[in-house]
Amino acid sequence: MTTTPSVEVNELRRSYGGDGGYEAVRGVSFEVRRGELFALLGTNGAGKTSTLEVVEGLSRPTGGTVRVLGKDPYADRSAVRPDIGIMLQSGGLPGDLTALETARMWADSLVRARPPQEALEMVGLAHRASVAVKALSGGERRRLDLALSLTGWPKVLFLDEPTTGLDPQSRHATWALIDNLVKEGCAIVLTTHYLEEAQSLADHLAIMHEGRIVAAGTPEQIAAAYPSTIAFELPQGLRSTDLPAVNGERTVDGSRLTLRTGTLQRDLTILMKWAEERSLTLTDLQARSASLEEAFLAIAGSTGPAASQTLPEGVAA
Ligand SMILES: Nc1ncnc2c1ncn2[C@@H]1O[C@H](COP(=O)(O)OP(=O)(O)OP(=O)(O)O)[C@@H](O)[C@H]1O
Repeated sequence: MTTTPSVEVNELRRSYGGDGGYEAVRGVSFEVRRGELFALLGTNGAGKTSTLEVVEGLSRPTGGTVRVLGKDPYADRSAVRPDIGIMLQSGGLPGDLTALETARMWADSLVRARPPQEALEMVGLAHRASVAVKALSGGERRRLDLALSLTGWPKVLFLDEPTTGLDPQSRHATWALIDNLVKEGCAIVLTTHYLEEAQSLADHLAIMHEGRIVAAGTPEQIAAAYPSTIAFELPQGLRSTDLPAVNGERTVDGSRLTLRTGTLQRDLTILMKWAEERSLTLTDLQARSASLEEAFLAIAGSTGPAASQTLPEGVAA
């Protein structure tokens, strides 16, 4: 059974400065369903926050449509607001209240709320409940922002760089919490600069560059659009030109040969057969698909397939 997406964004545009102003979002489309996490990645200034603010209903789009739980989040804000949670990039909370007072004040403003103490426990801040917000560390304040975004039992949660400033242990704990929320059926839109975070949490993701989505799909689909790598030590007395005909582009650094290839299995098989027939040992042999990070770096430099629009089936550009 196909359900209506929790979030539907179609050809979204957003400009700053009115007519003739700067267009920060230039036709962005994506969908997020119940129990799914969608990650929006991109270079600094790519337009992630500008997109998110419109989807959250905080700003009006210049063009295109946005639906959250079937409604326009800007025009129907009062109807949508009780079902969504928002964690902005900077919380701007009053510094003199304690963490618990802040969580209580927030809970009191909601139609239905988790007990404030429980929200603090969920983000590992229960032991800091009586500390003033201004005395919390940057990472602790970030976790308080997250606790507040979870307080209203959101069906849709927007997380703008939720783990920035968190130490590795807190980051992993936050990932586990986010993963649980998704398993419970929450639809989550997350922006991040941590590719590892997107790779581990996202069901699907999009990479934005200069206001547009330039690659979209599962992390594996996006990485698969970029060349795989085969690397090994060249056996003594051999040069790279002695290798059999393989598709990849060859580079040599000292005695280490690296091949970048779009046909990993085929080229690896040819090489293995060639080495076997000559009783050669390919020392330190490594063969691996491209990582999401390599795909991202290629996009950021606009040198990868996203720039030339030659993505394989299943990867939208
Ligand atoms: N209020 C504003 N007025 C004018 N231009 C703005 C405004 N807010 C953002 N911009 C511009 O819009 C573009 C997109 O910014 P946005 O903050 O959406 O990017 P981002 O992908 O979230 O970046 P980052 O990863 O650095 O947070 C940038 O060029 C930015 O300078």
